[in-house]
Parts: sequence; structure tokens; C-alpha cells
Amino acid sequence: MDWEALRGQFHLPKGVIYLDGNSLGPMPRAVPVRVGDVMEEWADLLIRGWNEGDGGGGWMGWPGRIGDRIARLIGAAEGTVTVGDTLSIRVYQAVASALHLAGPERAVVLSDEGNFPSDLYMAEGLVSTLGRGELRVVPPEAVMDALTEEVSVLMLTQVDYRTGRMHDMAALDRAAKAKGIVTVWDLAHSAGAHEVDVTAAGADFAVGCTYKYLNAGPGAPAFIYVRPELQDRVRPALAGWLGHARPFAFELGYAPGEGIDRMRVGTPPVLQLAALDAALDVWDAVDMGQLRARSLALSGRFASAVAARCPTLTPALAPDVPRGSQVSLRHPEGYAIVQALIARGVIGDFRAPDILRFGFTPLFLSEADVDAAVAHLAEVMEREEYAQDRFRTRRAVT
Ligand SMILES: Cc1ncc(COP(=O)(O)O)c(C=O)c1O
Ligand SMILES: Nc1c(O)cccc1C(=O)C[C@H](N)C(=O)O
Repeated sequence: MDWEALRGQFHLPKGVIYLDGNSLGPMPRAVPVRVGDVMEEWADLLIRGWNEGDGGGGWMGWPGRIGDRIARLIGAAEGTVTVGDTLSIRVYQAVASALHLAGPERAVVLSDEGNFPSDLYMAEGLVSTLGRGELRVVPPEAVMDALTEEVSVLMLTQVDYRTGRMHDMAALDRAAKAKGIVTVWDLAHSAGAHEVDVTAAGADFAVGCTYKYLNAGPGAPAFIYVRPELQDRVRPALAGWLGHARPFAFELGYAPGEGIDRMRVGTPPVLQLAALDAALDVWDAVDMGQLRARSLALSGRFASAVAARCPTLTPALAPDVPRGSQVSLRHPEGYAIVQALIARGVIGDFRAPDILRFGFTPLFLSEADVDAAVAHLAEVMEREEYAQDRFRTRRAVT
């Protein structure tokens, strides 16, 4: 694959080494052009855009059309993915639908301590709304043994947002199925980061965001996948008018739409979908196997150089633990170290209580970036640059 050509498709600010594409991907150059085109369609077509926008295809069909483009990246068949709303909403929708499928006999939603708080809050809220059941949260290594007959839904984020630890999706799905457990996977840190095969794994539901590795921009819409065999049995939980079988009949009662369309909720975010559509063009030339190989090469290069040059930074994971496309390190002064690095133009991020997190995105990073980032980090550590007050003052966000 031509990595240089791929990198050329992104706007990357001068003097910045961006190791935070796992939180907010950089902007593909095609995005503002495409968003501008769609704004012109809005200006000229007005409401006719729903039917005639997108060069004639209409904006209304975008959630499914763009869902199909994401499907390829997660090993899903056409017609199994739709896009819109935020990831937190999609998590709620998937877990609620999964609980309904699992039936009332079982009560436990099982998750792990590496899951993102919003996912846990959503499940906790659902359980309390239903007035039955419980959310059970175990350490990541204990998930397999916690798959008991009491569990109705297994809800996991495949790659831990803090440590980068990666669950074996196929093995956990197999074990869950053997016990009649419905599975929900959050692929926020997987889609576009490494190969994912929801079909081979037999996942029931998968959700993910598009503003990280898929580079669709801040607030970009989320996606949801439903296993084809379940689609006509699923009750969408958030029964919005655009998930109705006949939205424009404006019937008073709800009738679920066909297949994945029933997971649609309300009006599609057209401008953000235009950004996503353009961002997905970059992926047309990407082979996921080669991407994974390069991601491991770049992150491995970083991890071993840091181990050699920065002995006080402890890896968050043992070397033999499978990880996503990030490297996480621990240090009690993690926040200040990350701030000192950002001041030097190396952007990573910090996650409480002590994690320095670095994402490696082969679409726009090179070996030279990795080596320069390590050199900066080594200097920050050797000179104890992080001890300066200006780096220790915490901001409220990110
Ligand atoms: C794994 C995971 N789940 C859920 C979320 C929440 O997504 P959103 O803010 O788009 O609802 C995030 C990131 O914010 C995440 O990393
Ligand atoms: N979604 C975010 C946002 O709206 C603002 C700041 C950060 C984020 C994030 O994506 C955080 C992210 N889920 C994480 O992995 O930590």
C-alpha cells in the first residue's frame, strides 16, 4: 500500500506529531470540499434535497448507504449497518434490544472494568428503568469465567480505551453463545484500527463511533450493526419515526421497518454524514491486514524505544497481551508529562488516574514520526520538564 499517498490525503498541521487519532482523527482533505458541496445542495434544493440531494440519490437513504461502507471495515454484510445518533445512544439501543431478545428469565448484564463509562452508565440506567436485573462489572481477564447461566447480555468494548487491551471477540462470542447469552460489542477503538470480523465472530450487535480512527470529525455519527438473522426479531428500543415501516404515512402506532432500517431513529445529520462519506473514501484503498501489520510495527517500535530510553514509564500491558492500535504507559505525573509533550507538538492524551495514551494510525504516521516522538518523550523525562507548574495545572476537559 502507498502509505505516503494515504498520508497526503490528510490535513496535518505543521510541527505536530499526532498520536491522538484514537480520540479524534485528523481531517481528510476531501471533507471540507464534500461538506461544502452538500451545503450548496441544501442552499439550492432546499427540502427537495431529501429526495434529490447526493447528485440525485437523495439524502434520506444515507444512513444505510454509508452504513454499507462501514460494514466492509468490520466484516459485516451489506444491509446490516446503519449510521446516526451518538455512540452512547447506540449502546443504549443495542443493550435494550439485546435484553429484549434474551428474555425476562435472566437478569445480568455483564461488562468489564475496561469499558467506557458511558457504556456502563447506559446499562446501569436501563437496568434501573426496567426495574429488574443488575449490571455486573468484572476485571477484563475474568470475563470468560463470569459467563454464567445468570447472564443475559455480554456488553464489552473490544479494545480498552485506557490500556489498549484487546478482547478475543470470537472466543468470547463462542462461549457466550454456548450459554445463550446475547452479545453487544463496542468497536469505538477497533473500527479502522485493526481487522474486525463481526460475521465470523457471530456477534449479535456491534456499535462504534466514526470520529476516531474513521476520521469523520468531532461529533460524527455512530453506527450500529445487527446480525442478519436477528434483524426481523429485534425490537429497536428507540422506536423513532424513521425506523418505522412507513415513516411518511405518519401512522399513530409504531410498526418496525425492514431489516437494519428499524434501528434508525430520527432525522439523519446530513452535514456530518457528508463528512463521514468523504472520510470513508480514504479507506477504499486500505487493506485491513496490511494496516494492522503496520500499526503493530509502528506501535511496537514506539514501545520498545520508550522501554529502552524512559525506564520510569511503565507499560500498561504485559508484552504478550493483545492490544489495539495504541500504546499506554503509566506514570504518577502522567498528566504533566502529556502536557509537556503537547507543548513540544507531540499530541497524545492522558486518562486518569495515571495513563499516558498514544494512538498509532498508519494512515498518516511514519517511522520518522515515531522516532521523533520518542526523542521528545525521552527529553521530557530526562530534563523533568513535567515538573513545571504550567504543565501540572489540570484543565476540566480532555
Ligand atoms: C468505547 C466508547 N464508548 C462510548 C463512547 C461515548 O461516545 P459518544 O460520546 O459519541 O456518545 C466513547 C467515547 O467517547 C468510547 O470510547
Ligand atoms: N468523544 C469525545 C469528546 O466528545 C470529547 C473529548 C474526548 C472524547 C472521546 O472520544 C474520549 C474517548 N472516548 C476516549 O477514548 O477516551
